Amino acid sequence: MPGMFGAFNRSLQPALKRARLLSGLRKTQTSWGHNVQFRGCSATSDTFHSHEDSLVIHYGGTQLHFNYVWLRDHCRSASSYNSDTNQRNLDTGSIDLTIRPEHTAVEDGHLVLTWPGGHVSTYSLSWLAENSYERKKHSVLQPRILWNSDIYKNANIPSARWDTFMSCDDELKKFLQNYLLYGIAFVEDVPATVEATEAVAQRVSLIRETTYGRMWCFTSDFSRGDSAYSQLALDRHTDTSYFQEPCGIQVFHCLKHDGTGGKTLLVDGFYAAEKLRQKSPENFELLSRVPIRHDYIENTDKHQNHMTGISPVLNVYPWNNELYQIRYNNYDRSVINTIPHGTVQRWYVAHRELTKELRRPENELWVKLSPGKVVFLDNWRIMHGRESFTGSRQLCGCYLTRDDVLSTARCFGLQA
Ligand SMILES: C[N+](C)(C)CCCC[C@H](N)C(=O)O
Ligand SMILES: O=C(O)CCC(=O)C(=O)O
Ligand SMILES: [Fe+2]
Repeated sequence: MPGMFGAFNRSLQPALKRARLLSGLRKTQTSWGHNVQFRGCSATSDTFHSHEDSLVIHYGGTQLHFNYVWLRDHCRSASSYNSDTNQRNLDTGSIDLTIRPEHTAVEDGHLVLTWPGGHVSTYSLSWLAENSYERKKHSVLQPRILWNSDIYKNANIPSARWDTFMSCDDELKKFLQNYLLYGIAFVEDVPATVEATEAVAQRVSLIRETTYGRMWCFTSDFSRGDSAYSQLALDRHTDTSYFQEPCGIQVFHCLKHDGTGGKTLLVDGFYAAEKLRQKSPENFELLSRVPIRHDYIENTDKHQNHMTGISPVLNVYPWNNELYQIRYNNYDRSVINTIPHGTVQRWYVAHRELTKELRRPENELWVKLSPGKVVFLDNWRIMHGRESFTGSRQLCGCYLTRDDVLSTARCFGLQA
C-alpha cells in the first residue's frame, strides 16, 4: 500500500492544484484523498489505484479505467437505477463533476464506493470489466463471417422451411443466427403470394413502410421513376442510400417469371471493404471519413419525391473501427460537392479500389430467385443486383426496420 500511495502522490500533485481550484473545500490531500480498504481473499494491494479523476482496477490481466463521475452515474442502487425498467433514475446533471468517493473497497469480487453524503455504490468487478472501454474497444458488436462465393457455398447454410419457420422459435433463432453471421438468409417453400411473404417478414420484424409502399410487388412497367422497374441489368448496390437511415433489411420473393435472365447477384460488401482495409488502409480511411450524397428524385404524374442522405461510403464505429454500414449505389449517388478539391482525386481512387474488390467475380454469388424462395438481406452490408431479363417477372417484398430485426435476435440471446 505505501507503494501505491507513493505513485498516487507523485502523479497527483498538479492534479491536486487543479482540484483545489475547482473546489474551494479541498485544501489538503487528506481531506480529499480517500480511504482505501481491501477485504476478501482475492483483493491484493494492487487491485486498484486511485488517480485524479478515475480509479484504475487491475482485473483479468488488464488495467481498466473508471472515471468517478462515470462510476456515480452508473450506480445500480435502487435510488439511482430502476432495474425493473432498466432505466436510470439518477439525474446525471446533478452529479458534482469533481466527485470522489470518500471510501473505496474491494470486497468479494465487488467494488464498494462510499460517496460524500453517504450514498454507497456497489459494482461487481465482472460487470465493470464487461462494461469497460478497454474491453469494448477490443470486441466487436456483431460477430460476422465475411464471405466470397466459395466461402458462402462451402458453408452449406441450410435454408429455413416455411412450416417450421412460421411455427418453431428454434428455427427462427437458427435463421437469425445465420442472417447475423452472413448478412443473408433464405426461407423456402413459402407460398408464392404477397400475403405469405408478408407473414414471413413479420415473423422477423416490423415492416418498414417507404414511398414504395409497405409490401411492394413490382414488375418492369416503369410505374415508378426508377430503373428497378425495368428489364435492365442492375449492378451491385445498396438500396435507399438516399435515406438518412437506409433500410436495414430487404426481403425479396419472386412470385413469377416467364422468361430468361433475371438472376439475383449478391455480394458481401464487408468482405470487399475489409480486403480494401488490408491492402490499402488509407483508401479505406478516406471512404470512411468523407461524406457524400445520394438522392432520390422522382417527378412523375403519380409520385413526387426528393430524398437525400449524406454519409461516408463506409461507416465504422469510432471506438473499435468496426464496419457497420456501407452505402454504395452508383445510380443514386448524386453530385459530389462535399469533398474539398484537394481530396476529390484521392476519393475517386479509393472508390475505384473498393469497386475493384466488389467486382471480383469470385465475390459474386448468383442465385435464381424462384417462387417459394424468400431471401432476407442486410442492406447495410450486402449488395444486390440483377441480370437483365425478358418476359414477365414479378418481384415482391418489403423492407424491415433494422432495430426490430436486431431486437428479435437479441431477445433470443444472439449477439447483435
Ligand atoms: C423496387 N424496390 C422498392 C425494391 C426498390 C426501389 C428502390 C430503387 C432505388 N434505386 C434504390 O436503390 O434505392
Ligand atoms: O429486380 C431485382 O431483382 C432487384 C431490383 C432491385 O435492385 C430492387 O428492387 O431494389
Ligand atoms: Fe435494389
